[in-house]
Amino acid sequence: MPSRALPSPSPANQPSSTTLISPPLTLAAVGLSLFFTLSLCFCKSTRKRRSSAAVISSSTPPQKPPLREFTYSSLRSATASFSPENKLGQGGFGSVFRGTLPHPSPVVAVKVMDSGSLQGEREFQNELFFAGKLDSPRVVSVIGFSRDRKRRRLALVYEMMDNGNLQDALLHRKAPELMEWERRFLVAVDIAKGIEDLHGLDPPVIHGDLKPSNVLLDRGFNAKIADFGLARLKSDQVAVTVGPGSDEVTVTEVRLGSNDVESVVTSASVCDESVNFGFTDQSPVSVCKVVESPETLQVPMTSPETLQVPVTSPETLQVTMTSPETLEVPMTSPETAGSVSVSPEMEVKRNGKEMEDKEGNGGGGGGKVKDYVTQWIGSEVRKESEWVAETSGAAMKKKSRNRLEWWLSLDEEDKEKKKKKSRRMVREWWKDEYRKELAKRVNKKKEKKKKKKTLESEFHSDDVSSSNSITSSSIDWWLERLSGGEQLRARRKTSGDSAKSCGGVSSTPSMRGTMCYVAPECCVLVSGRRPLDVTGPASEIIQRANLMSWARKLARRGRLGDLVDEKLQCVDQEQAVLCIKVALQCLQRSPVSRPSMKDVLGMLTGAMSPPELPREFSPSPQSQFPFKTRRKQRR
Ligand SMILES: Nc1ncnc2c1ncn2[C@@H]1O[C@H](COP(=O)(O)OP(=O)(O)OP(=O)(O)O)[C@@H](O)[C@H]1O
Repeated sequence: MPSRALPSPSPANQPSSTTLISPPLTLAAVGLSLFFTLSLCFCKSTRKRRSSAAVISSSTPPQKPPLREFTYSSLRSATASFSPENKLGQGGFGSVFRGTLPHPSPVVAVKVMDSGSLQGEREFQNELFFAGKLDSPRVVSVIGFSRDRKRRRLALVYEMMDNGNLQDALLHRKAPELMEWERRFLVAVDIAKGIEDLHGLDPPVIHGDLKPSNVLLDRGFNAKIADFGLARLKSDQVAVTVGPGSDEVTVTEVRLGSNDVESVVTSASVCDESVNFGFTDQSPVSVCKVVESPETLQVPMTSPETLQVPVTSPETLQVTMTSPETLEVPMTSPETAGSVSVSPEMEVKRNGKEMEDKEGNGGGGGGKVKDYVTQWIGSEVRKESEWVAETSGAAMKKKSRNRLEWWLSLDEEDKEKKKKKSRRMVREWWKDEYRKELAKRVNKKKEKKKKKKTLESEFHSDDVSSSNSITSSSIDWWLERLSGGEQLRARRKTSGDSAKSCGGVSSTPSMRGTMCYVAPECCVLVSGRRPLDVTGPASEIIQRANLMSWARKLARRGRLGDLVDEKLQCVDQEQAVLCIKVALQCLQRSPVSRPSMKDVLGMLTGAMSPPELPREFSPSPQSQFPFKTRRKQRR
């Protein structure tokens, strides 16, 4: 009798074993396995979906809460009618007040732009533009804005930074919290991170006005970068257009050497024509970025003696000035001409800031130049369209007919008198303008020379003898520049402004573009001194007045540690010297030798090896004389 085969553990025997399992069990097993396979597939697919969603969400920028528009009266009541007790500070183009709003952001800082200031308006638009672009924890965020067309008032609402600006905290208030080295070092790192964030954007954002008073400290003394009124997008050639009449801000980037024109629409959907206060149909931002250099705006001015103006009668005198772009500024009489900002060239030159803006952005269409000039001349002059309408066809004919009739109605004596009077007036007016222009040019030249001399002697002076040559007048000049004295005086004259809080006066217009403006922040932080400081014993003033010169001298003597603020507690000498070295790296004369912000951050945080002292600051700089090299070679 054949014995019953035992089920073997080997897989080969499994088929025989399955034959022993009943059909319902088989069905259940198949169902179970199917269920597992399906659920496995489902899990995999959802995981895939989730990861792709993560990729998408990481590639799309995080959504910023939209900017809020406040009514001017709500801001007025939030700041107790902009009361002086609520004043936090005074900037170049407006005052900043503490405000209390209803939920969700109860305490805010409200910056009210000076009314009627074109530059203030431009900064307002720039701030709004960048507010839509920037979303960094190291940038002071803009909560909203207000624009009151009737009162010509613009205001920006920022998050409140309880500990004010770094300059006040370091130099005036001497915040005890910043007397600890660790906190001060963290401020330096915060600033570097903030700038790195800006430079890391695409296209990179250039702040253009970085200084201790534009670094604000929150309740926990975390530093954030503020004031983007002068900020720019970096690219080969950029035109930023805040479209009037549209609610979008368009950035048109034109890459040099290619025909590509990229248009990016940002999320700052806040600007419309009402922001422009009826200056022109071009926003100041767009205009300043695309017009040609001021040199191309030169209006040919002939001397008054040789000036030929066709005169019919003083009432109907028309002076037509022709710029290379055929700019035409209509004037009805010499009296009006006197009151109008006549020559676009003069008006452009009046404000160095505008010139700088334009210089930085060459190229552009000729048509825009006309807009730019019209904008500058502003509401004083009728719009081009009106002018065209008035001067066209029937209107012109009617005008000249009236004029002719009036002229014919005069008797000969009257005619002669009127002619003489008008000639005299025109001649005088032109003489006056000519003299003014000449004087302006001479003054400008003088100032340029003086500035160059002072900069050379003070900034490049490395040995004691040359530093002794810092005269009191040059120090005065520096102080004047640093404190923005000229601007302040001018502002006081016009608006009767009070001085800025804690003695800090906006230094932007005077400091921008000067050598000292490169990157003294790190040295200011470590030393607790202003870039130019004439306090302390007289013997030290000459040595230490110019922080950068002093740092340079100390570096050459190998005594950088002397620069560290004596009042600082628990100083990590190594870290302090590292900060100074990084600052000196940033202050090298050649821009290409200066490190990128990424490198600066790397050096400060230890992610990169610490920097060497730049050659120009080394204790024994190599001689530049060829004969010495030859002598060395012979030896
Ligand atoms: N969000 C804020 N929180 C607290 N204080 C602020 C805030 N914004 C500005 N301030 C204070 O108001 C002052 C003036 O600021 P503002 O940005 O108008 O001028 P500035 O940067 O000093 O000068 P400029 O306009 O010439 O750059 C600042 O120095 C700061 O003390």
